[in-house]
Amino acid sequence: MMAERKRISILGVTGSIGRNTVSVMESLGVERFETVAVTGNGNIAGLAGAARALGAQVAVTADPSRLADLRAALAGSGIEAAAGGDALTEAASRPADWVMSAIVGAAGLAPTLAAARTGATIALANKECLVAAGSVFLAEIARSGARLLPVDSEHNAIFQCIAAERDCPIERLILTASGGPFRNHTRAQMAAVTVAEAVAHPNWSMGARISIDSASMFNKALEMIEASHLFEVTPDQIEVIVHPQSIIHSMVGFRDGSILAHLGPPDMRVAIGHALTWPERAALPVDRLDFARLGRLDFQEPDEERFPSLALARRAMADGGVAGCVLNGAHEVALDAFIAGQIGFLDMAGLVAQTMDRLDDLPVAHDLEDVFAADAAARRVGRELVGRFAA
Ligand SMILES: NC(=O)C1=CN([C@@H]2O[C@H](COP(=O)(O)OP(=O)(O)OC[C@H]3O[C@@H](n4cnc5c(N)ncnc54)[C@H](OP(=O)(O)O)[C@@H]3O)[C@@H](O)[C@H]2O)C=CC1
Ligand SMILES: CC(=O)[C@@H](O)[C@H](O)COP(=O)(O)O
Ligand SMILES: [Mn+2]
Repeated sequence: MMAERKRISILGVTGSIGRNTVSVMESLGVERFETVAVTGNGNIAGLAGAARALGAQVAVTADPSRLADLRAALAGSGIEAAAGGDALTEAASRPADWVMSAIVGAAGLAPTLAAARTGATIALANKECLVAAGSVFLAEIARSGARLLPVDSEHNAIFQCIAAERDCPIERLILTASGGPFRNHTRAQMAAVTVAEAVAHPNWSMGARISIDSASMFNKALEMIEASHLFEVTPDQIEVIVHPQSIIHSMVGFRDGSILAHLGPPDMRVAIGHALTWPERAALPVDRLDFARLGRLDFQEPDEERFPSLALARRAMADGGVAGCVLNGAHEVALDAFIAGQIGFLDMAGLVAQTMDRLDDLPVAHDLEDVFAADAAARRVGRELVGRFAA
C-alpha cells in the first residue's frame, strides 16, 4: 500500500531556499509529496516552472500586476493562478502538513502566520519573522499548535545539537559566522565596496539580500536575535565566532564543559532535508566532508568596530519590546538604499542605529497590529534618514 503523501507548500519557491527545497524534494522523489501551494514574486517563469515540476494545486505571485503573465505561463497545466497579498495568505492557509517559509524579509510574516494557524509544521528559513515579531510570532505559533523547525543553518545546527539533550540546560550558544567577503577588509576599504563585491559570499550560494547581510554581518545580528527567541537562553549566553570555512554551523556548550557542534558541507539542502524528513534523516546527494583535505578549521574574534551590526543586535535584545522590529525594518530600508546606490556599505549600520535612537520609546507589541505599526514607523524614519546619509 502506498504511504500517505506529505502535503507541502513552499512560500518563496523561486528563491535560493525555495529552489533548494524543490531540489531536495526531487532527490527524495516528488511522488512522495503532494504539493499544495507555491509562491513567488517577480520571477514568473521560475514560479510556473516549480508549480509544473511539483504538480502544485495553486501558484501565487505576490505582485498583482503579473497575474496575466502567470496565467499564460501555467496555460494548459490545470494549476490555479492567483496574485496579490490576499491570494498569498489564502494559499498559505490551505491545509498542508509542512510549509517552507522562505519569502525574504518581513513580507514573509503574514503568510507564514497564515500557514501556522492551520497547525502545519513550519520549516522556518525566514529569520525576519522572529526578529520582527518575536514573542508575538511565538505566541501565535503556540496558540495554533504548529511545530516550528528552524532551517537557518545555525539554528538548524543548534536544534540538532540539543535534540538528545532535552533536560540539560544550555550554558552557551556559539553561532559561527563566515565573516563574509570583507572579513579582512579595513573600515576604509569597507566604506568603498560595491554591491557586486558585497553579494559575492565566499562559501554559500544564497539570495542577494542575505549575501549582502553576511558581508555586513547584519545576517549574524539577525541570527543572534532569532536564536534568542528560538532557544531558552538569555542574550549573554549567545556568542558569535568567526569561522571562515563555514563547516561548523554552530555549537552548543553545556555546564559540564562539553560542546556539541554540527558540521556539514555549506549546502542548505542539509538543513532543508533535515526539516523536511524530521525526525528521520533521508539520504541526500550533498558533498561529504573530507577532513584530511580540509586540513584545518579556523576561528577568530568578530571585530565589532568593523561590524557594528553585532552590537546593534545586542542593543535590540537588551532593549526588548519592539527593538528587534525597529532594527529589522530600518535594516531592510538601509539594505534597499545600499542596493540602489543611495548610501554606502558602512552607512547601513549608522542608519539602523539612528532609527533605533529615534524610536526607543515605542510601546511593547501585544499583537500583530502593534508589530506592523512599529515596522511601519521604523521604515518611515529609516527612509527619512536615507537622504541624510546620501548627502
Ligand atoms: N539563501 C539561503 O541559503 C538562506 C536563506 N535564509 C533566509 O531565507 C529567506 C529566503 O532567502 P533566499 O532564498 O536567499 O532569498 P531569495 O531572494 O533568493 O528569494 C526570496 C523569495 O521571496 C520572494 N519574494 C520577494 N519579495 C517578496 C514579497 N514582497 N512578497 C512575497 N514574496 C516575495 C521571491 O520571489 P521572486 O524571486 O519571484 O521575486 C523569492 O521567492 C530569507 O529570510 C533569508 O534570510 C536563511 C538561511 C540561508
Ligand atoms: C546558510 C546560512 O544559514 C546563512 O545564514 C549563512 O550562515 C550565511 O553566512 P554568514 O555566516 O556569512 O552570515
Ligand atoms: Mn544562517
